[in-house]
Formats: sequence, structure tokens, C-alpha cells
Amino acid sequence: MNTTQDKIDAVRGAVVKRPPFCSGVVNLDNNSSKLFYERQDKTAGLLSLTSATTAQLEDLNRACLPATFQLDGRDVYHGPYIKARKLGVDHFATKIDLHALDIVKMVRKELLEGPNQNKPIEVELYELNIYDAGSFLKVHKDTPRSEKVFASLVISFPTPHQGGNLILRHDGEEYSFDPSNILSKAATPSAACVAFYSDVEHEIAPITSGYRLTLTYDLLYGEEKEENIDLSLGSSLAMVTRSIPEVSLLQAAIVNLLQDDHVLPDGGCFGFGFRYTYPAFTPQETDDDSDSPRSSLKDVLNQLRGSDALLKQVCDTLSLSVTAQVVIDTERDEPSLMLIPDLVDLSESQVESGWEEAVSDWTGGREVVDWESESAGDFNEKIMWVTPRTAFPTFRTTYIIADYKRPIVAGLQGDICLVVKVGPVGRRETAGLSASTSSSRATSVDF
Ligand SMILES: O=C(O)CCC(=O)C(=O)O
Ligand SMILES: [Fe+2]
Repeated sequence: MNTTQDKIDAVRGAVVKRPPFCSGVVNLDNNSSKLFYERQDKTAGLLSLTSATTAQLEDLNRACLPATFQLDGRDVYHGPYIKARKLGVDHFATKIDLHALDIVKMVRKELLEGPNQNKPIEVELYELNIYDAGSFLKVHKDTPRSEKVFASLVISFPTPHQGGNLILRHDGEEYSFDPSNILSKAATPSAACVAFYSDVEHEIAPITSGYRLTLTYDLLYGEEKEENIDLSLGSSLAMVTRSIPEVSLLQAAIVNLLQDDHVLPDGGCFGFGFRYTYPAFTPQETDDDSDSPRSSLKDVLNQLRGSDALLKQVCDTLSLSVTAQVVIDTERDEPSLMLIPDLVDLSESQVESGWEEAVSDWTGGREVVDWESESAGDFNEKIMWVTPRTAFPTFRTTYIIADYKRPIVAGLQGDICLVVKVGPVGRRETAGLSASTSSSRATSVDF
């Protein structure tokens, strides 16, 4: 890794790259673990998904039909692609409620980013599958049954078996999900769930003994924007397993970038686009005469999730100051950006000519130029965009141009980004610079 661009790319990769799946373990009570099913002779069977006996699983296996596999639009039976059995949704029933078990919340929290985050998620049960010794499913992508489908969800039950790992491949990485291993460690009757994006290639390794029992679902985007998204997980979702501890990777990449003397030699800032949206991006409408404060961008720092949270965590460790800021393109001849430290309402404010000086005075905003821009003279503060600005957290305000004949209402629009303040070579740390005590979290990393 030699060039500065390589080092920027390494930081970007460590922030942007996330596993294409999420997984967890849910507790199932007696009621939600009941499975009712129809045998081929039309009689009904009942078993507990968390404590089925081998005889019961044999009976369920007989009730099932050979599973098919969609290949070039045709249903393929057995053969080299698939050996498994299935029961269609009209032939079984359970009381499993993915919403009540917080599985839908987990999917939203872990898989949905940016503008998709508040979309309603619909769940469609697809089929039940049972895999006995010698069963397998070869590498494939799930054939989308509708264009609204964005991911597949599989729930695996604690039926004793060996083999049958789900292997997922995406973006040059391979991940293995082994429900029988995960469930053998669970203290209470539980099921393991895994959700992965539709473009993820996957396969099921051969089952070597026992029965592997699963329910598969399609996850779809609904139409309307969901109100009051609550992402707090209740007690039924016992554990969410994430596959890669990314902290050390990101930390090493940022340190490497900061150790490069070509990078912002006189200090400046790193810019990162947000990967998630947060409630604080949407200022509450307040009554004109109410004193309640508008929501502040400082609140965002306590709401961070996923790789946004990871970035804050690493910057705190490295004593780099992180803030959420509004970024607006100025209207100057030489391109520059105005960074404003909070959401401001300028609708009552009057400007005589260009808004830049006035907004800077009112808000403490400062102008920065791209670190590689032609106009990046010695006196300008510089910004290096590590991940691109994302336009979904948008800021808007109006202001008044005080024309001598009659005032004109004009609009300002910007994005909201994470800004990491970086000191000059040799003094990169910026957190708590105005405080007299040094941060106890500071590491011994030498920039
Ligand atoms: O059971 C699993 O883990 C995955 C099932 C699967 O890939 C499918 O049914 O298409
Ligand atoms: Fe699949």
C-alpha cells in the first residue's frame, strides 16, 4: 500500500464494507414453536420445532415433496443442484411472528442503510424445507419472486444434525453460518435466523447426519414510509451475531493515512458521507412561540449505528474530534464548501449580498476547499472526502435577500456529513483541544 489514494481507499473500504447478511438467535416459547402440517394422506401432524423427536422428523420428511430449484426459469428436481424436501405454505402452519420476535427490526437495523432505512418491510413465508443425511443445495442466488424482494430470510430450528452450513459469498468474501453449532450453545429453546441480500450467492453444504429443518421467507419493501421507527431490540432476540470485528481494520487504516505526511500536512478535516439516517436530521416543527429547541446535530452523535458508529468509536480512540455538520456548496467562482456546525433556521435572516459571510457569522460556519483543488491556497482549510457526501440527509432553509426595492426569499440546501478534524503532521490529535485535560482514551499511536 503505497500511494495516498491507496490509503484513502483502505479507510473507505473499512467503512463501507459490511457483511451482506445479519443473523441472530430468538427464543421460542411453547406456542410459537408448534408446527402443524398436512401429510400426503391429508391427515394432520403436530410437532414442536424446538424439541421434535427423530420419529416426528421422519414423519414430517415423508409429508414433504422433493424440493425444486429454479434454473433458467424451470423447476429442477434433485439432480446435481438440490437434494432436499419441501412443504409449500398451504400445507403447514406455525405461530411464529417475525415482528414480535424482533427479527424484522434486526433486519432493518443491520441490513437497511441510507434512504431505505425507514421503508416498511413485508415478510412473505415461502416454504418449509427439511434436509436429511446426504441433502445439499448447490451455489445459487435466490430467484426474486417479485422486484420488491430485497433479501431472503431463513429460520433454522434446533433439530440435531451435522453439516448443512450455509455458505454465503459476496464481493470476494466468504461467510459461513452454522445454525446447528449456534443453537447447540443456546440455553433456552431457540431458533437461529439469517437474512441476506438477494444478490448474495449461497449454498448449503451436505448434511451428514440428522435433519436440518428451516422456514424460508422473502423480505420485501412495502410502499409507504414507516412512521416512528423504533430499533430497540426486546428480550426475545437473544443475540445478533455479526461476523467481522471491523474496529481494528478501520483504526489501522486511519492511522496509516494520518502517518502520511502528504495528507493534510497543515491539518484540515476528513469528510465522510453518512450511511444511515437519524431522527435528529429532521428538525421538529416547533410552534413559533414555543421555547423548545430544534433538534441539534450533536444529538446525532448519540444515535449513530453500524459503520457510522464504528467511525466515531475509532476517532474517539485516536483522539480525533468528530462532528456532524451541514455541508453547502458556496456560490463563489472558486469552488468551496461551507461547513455549518448545526441545523440553522435562517428564514428570518436578511442578507445584503452573497450569503457566505453572513451565514458564517451567524452560525460559526467555516469555508473549506477540497484538499486537491486548484484553489487550495495556503490559507484555506482543506477537506479530504474519504467517503463521498451522501445526499439523503438533506438540510434546507430559506433566507431573505434584502433587496433595496423589496426583499426576496432565497433557499439554501446542503447535505449532512461526518467531519473529522485532523491536526497538522506531528500533532494530528484534535479531540478535546480546547479542554485543558488530555483525553484518557488517547492511545499511544504515534502519527
Ligand atoms: O436453508 C438455508 O440456509 C438456505 C436455503 C436456500 O438457500 C434456499 O432455499 O434457496
Ligand atoms: Fe437460496
